[in-house]
Amino acid sequence: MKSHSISISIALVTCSILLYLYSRLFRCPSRLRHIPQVPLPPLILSFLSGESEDIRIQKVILPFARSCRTGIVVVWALGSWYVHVLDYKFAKELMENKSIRKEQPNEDMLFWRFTGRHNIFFVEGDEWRKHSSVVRASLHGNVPIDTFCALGRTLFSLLGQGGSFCWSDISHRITLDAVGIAVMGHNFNALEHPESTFVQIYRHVMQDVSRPLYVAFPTLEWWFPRKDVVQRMDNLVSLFLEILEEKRGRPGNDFITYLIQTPGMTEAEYRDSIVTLFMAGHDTTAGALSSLIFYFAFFPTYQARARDEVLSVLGPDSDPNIPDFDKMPFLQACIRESMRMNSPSTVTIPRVSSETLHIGGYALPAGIPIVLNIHAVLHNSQTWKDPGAFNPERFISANSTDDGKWMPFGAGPRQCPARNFALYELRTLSCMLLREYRWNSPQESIHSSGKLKNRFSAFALNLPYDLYINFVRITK
Ligand code: HEM
Repeated sequence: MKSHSISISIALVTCSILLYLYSRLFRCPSRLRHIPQVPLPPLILSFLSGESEDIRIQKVILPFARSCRTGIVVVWALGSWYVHVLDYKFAKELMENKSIRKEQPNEDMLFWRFTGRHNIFFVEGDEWRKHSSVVRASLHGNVPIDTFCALGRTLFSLLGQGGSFCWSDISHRITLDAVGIAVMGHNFNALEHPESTFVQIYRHVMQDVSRPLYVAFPTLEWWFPRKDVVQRMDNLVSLFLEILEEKRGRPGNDFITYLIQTPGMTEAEYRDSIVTLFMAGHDTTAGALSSLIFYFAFFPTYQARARDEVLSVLGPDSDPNIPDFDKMPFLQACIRESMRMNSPSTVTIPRVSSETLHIGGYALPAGIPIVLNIHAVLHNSQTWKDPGAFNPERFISANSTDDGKWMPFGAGPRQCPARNFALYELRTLSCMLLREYRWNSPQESIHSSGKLKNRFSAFALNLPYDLYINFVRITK
């Protein structure tokens, strides 16, 4: 009898603990229950199986939103509930609203501890203006086409007469060198030296901070701390700080020098700003460059048409220049379409509002994290005809890009300040490649279905992985 009542007590305590954990981890806050909630089981299953954000959006979030005919949903992620905006008109309303602020990152999470919060991404008001002027000054207004062309030529010497190359890896290295040389004032030399310590440690750290289980359940960092990962992150940060020291002794015309010369900047701001610009400046563009070259490989007729256009404007030898790109509308359309299909950023950093917002027919309470779901906006069938099909033609007609539906760089005053830099980098490298090489995707490629596979990313980026491409040099 006694053992029976002990068993009942244990069962009751276990149920209470489970209920407590359930309500702490998974229960949607009552003030959000009037907004359609994306069902939990498929979301959790998707996180646990390591699916990337784009798959979760296309498989779970968008079909649910379609079934409820809504452009705003509530989504569980990282142990919390977020409002997701999936429609471009609501997205613009949100991002232009003056009462919103970036939600401060939870530094218990390893990946936010890596970036820190003393940087342009997280600061507001006068602090933001200070950081923003440093970023804008280092982007120089002028697009560094010469740097992009020089990198294009280094790329040719790497690809030689052609062969099979891991393009996703090359994309990261070339975009790292572009932002290193043109913005940060430091040549990482990643294209020519893939084995460099910088490239290796960074790759390792990114994989560490993106372990799906730790991203889905950040409290695991408390229960099972990963000291080796923290150590690697610290090593990487000390490499950044070495560059900072170098710049103190030898100032240049670049981001790090401008940071040092800005009055009132703290050591924490130097550290966090260098880490974030390093990441923001190359990972996103690498994802975009990988996707673009893949779609050209998968659609040879589009590749041939873009090549004809490039040759008709540039001829066989001359380097591209800014005015040339206005005469390449098809190449431009292909870039836009590839960034729509596999948007480099899937969601923005969450915003919180100081007052209740009324968007899309819902009251969004103050203090609740809200994200612009960029990938969903770019795949919303209310906006795009046949959103799953790669069709650059949709961007050829005159007004198709100016109505604000295409927002891979975000929206409102905090959208990407380096849009031009990134787009000209993509245009320059792709037009140089088109003139020099033909390429295709190997039959055994993991991407051979035509749907790009992206690595799971803690920063919600679409980063194609193991993307091999066969290049063949064009004989002239
Ligand atoms: C294809 C390439 C790129 C894409 C798709 C992209 C996308 C974005 C997006 C969506 C945001 C807004 C984030 C938010 O609202 O939460 C953003 C912000 C930002 N991006 Fe980019 N980006 C790209 C390239 C770059 C490059 C090359 C740099 C630097 C050289 C850069 C620096 C920044 C900075 C500093 C911000 C923060 C702006 C602020 O908060 O005021 N990005 N980017």
